[in-house]
Amino acid sequence: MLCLPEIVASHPDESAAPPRKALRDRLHQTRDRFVAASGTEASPALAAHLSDVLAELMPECLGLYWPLRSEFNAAVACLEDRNLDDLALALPFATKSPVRMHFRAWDRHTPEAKDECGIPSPQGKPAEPDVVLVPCLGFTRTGFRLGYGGGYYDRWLAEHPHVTAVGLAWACCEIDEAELGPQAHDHPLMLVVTEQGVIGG
Ligand SMILES: Nc1nc2c(c(=O)[nH]1)N(C=O)[C@@H](CNc1ccc(C(=O)N[C@@H](CCC(=O)O)C(=O)O)cc1)CN2
Ligand SMILES: Nc1ncnc2c1ncn2[C@@H]1O[C@H](COP(=O)(O)OP(=O)(O)OP(=O)(O)O)[C@@H](O)[C@H]1O
Repeated sequence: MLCLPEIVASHPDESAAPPRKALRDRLHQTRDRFVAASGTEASPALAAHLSDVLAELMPECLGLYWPLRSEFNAAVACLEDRNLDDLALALPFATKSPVRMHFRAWDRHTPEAKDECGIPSPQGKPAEPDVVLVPCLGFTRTGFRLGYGGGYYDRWLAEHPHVTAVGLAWACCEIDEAELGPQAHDHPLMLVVTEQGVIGG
């Protein structure tokens, strides 16, 4: 597998950062507005950059996600990428108590079951992806991410340190490190792909 250069991230002082809830609320609004106005043009652009990244990374099993709200639809993008036709795909299954997530093999059909967060998830066997596409509500140029706030991906990535984590986000959701205030548990992404290109690659 060809490795792309990693984003080099450190954990600066987080004490000055504003509460994450306010940041999440703002980013949800930004993301919803962006997708309503520009999603039709931005989606194929992000999908094209993602195809390039995956052609370099050449995963053996790719973990993706079933989209929520105005997240980029990585499932559709991967199904439409003919280079991925023979690639094993997997989707997360999240539990609320305890807060955990694992990946399950995905047969490329719309899952009929849902996980404990209410997100469609397959009933396939547990899978161990070597590359994971991570949905970002917000991201920094240095590879830190803000998600829905459960800490699902941070926990999973902490337990799978050799997995290549590729963030997917709309460019308008970029934030400064000082605004995010990365915390010790925040697991940096190797790359972030947006409709404008690849950050860290
Ligand atoms: N597509 C996707 N799947 C994912 C995540 C994610 O961020 N995006 N997760 C990342 O951790 C995990 C699930 N975490 C979640 C944590 C909270 C909520 C949540 O608060 N849901 C709202 C409605 C969300 C919306 O429609 O915007 C709710 O239940 O009211 C959802 C998922 C695993 N799967
Ligand atoms: N490796 C870990 N072990 C234990 N707790 C963790 C770990 N990673 C994160 N957490 C907990 O999860 C909580 C939420 O983390 P954070 O605000 O970074 O969520 P998030 O990355 O936005 O969520 P998600 O990945 O679910 O989208 C934190 O308060 C933290 O205590």
